[in-house]
Amino acid sequence: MEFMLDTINIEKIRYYQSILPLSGVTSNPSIIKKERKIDLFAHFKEIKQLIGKASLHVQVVGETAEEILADAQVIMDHLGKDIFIKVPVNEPGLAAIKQLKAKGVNVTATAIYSEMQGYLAIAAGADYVAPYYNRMENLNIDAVAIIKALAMEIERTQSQTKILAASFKNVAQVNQACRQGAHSITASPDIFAQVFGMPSIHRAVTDFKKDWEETFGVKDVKALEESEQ
Ligand SMILES: O=C(CO)[C@@H](O)[C@H](O)[C@H](O)[C@H](O)COP(=O)(O)O
Repeated sequence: MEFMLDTINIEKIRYYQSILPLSGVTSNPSIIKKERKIDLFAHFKEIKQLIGKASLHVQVVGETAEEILADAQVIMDHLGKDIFIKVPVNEPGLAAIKQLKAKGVNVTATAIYSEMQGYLAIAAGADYVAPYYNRMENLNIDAVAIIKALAMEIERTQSQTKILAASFKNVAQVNQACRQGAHSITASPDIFAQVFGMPSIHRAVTDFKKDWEETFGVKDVKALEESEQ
């Protein structure tokens, strides 16, 4: 399972990079807007440095296939050829994905709300397909069924495409996406905070610590070793 962070906040990335088995960082124009006006390419270069070999996904905004290809070229000129170009799966987007893949560019096909969009992006050779879990649920679209169907299609065609499930508002949605066969998920730092924020986890850790200290009278294993020397 690959875990990615759906943020470009440097502090959050630095923090979670040291904790998570992090496979990548994803972004889109709305995520960029949250950081206010940044020096775009300098900011992404800093993220690249922070995350090392993990992948960085940057979205195009062009509306025609030509504009999308031009956006992709500028992004790669600044950030390198190992970047993943995020392209929404609409008509010009799919046309651009075919051309980008013909040139060997890394592509994340995004804004997927339907099975058919996913099948087309897989057939066009996208490296990742990103179904929008919570947004689908809000539209009464069965996100579970769509992820399952895409996973079956990838298996059936022995495709190299991976499902990068996105748009999560809680941990239960992430769990469902994983169960249905998503290869990767991208989630905001809030979701990872929810995972570790369970009061029961905190309680278990403090109870264990208390019992240890009551048994040995020192704070940890290192202190015990030192006390015995
Ligand atoms: O598509 C990817 C990754 O490929 C994500 O960055 C994706 O754009 C975001 O998860 C969604 O747009 C966020 O959705 P939401 O939180 O606005 O519902």
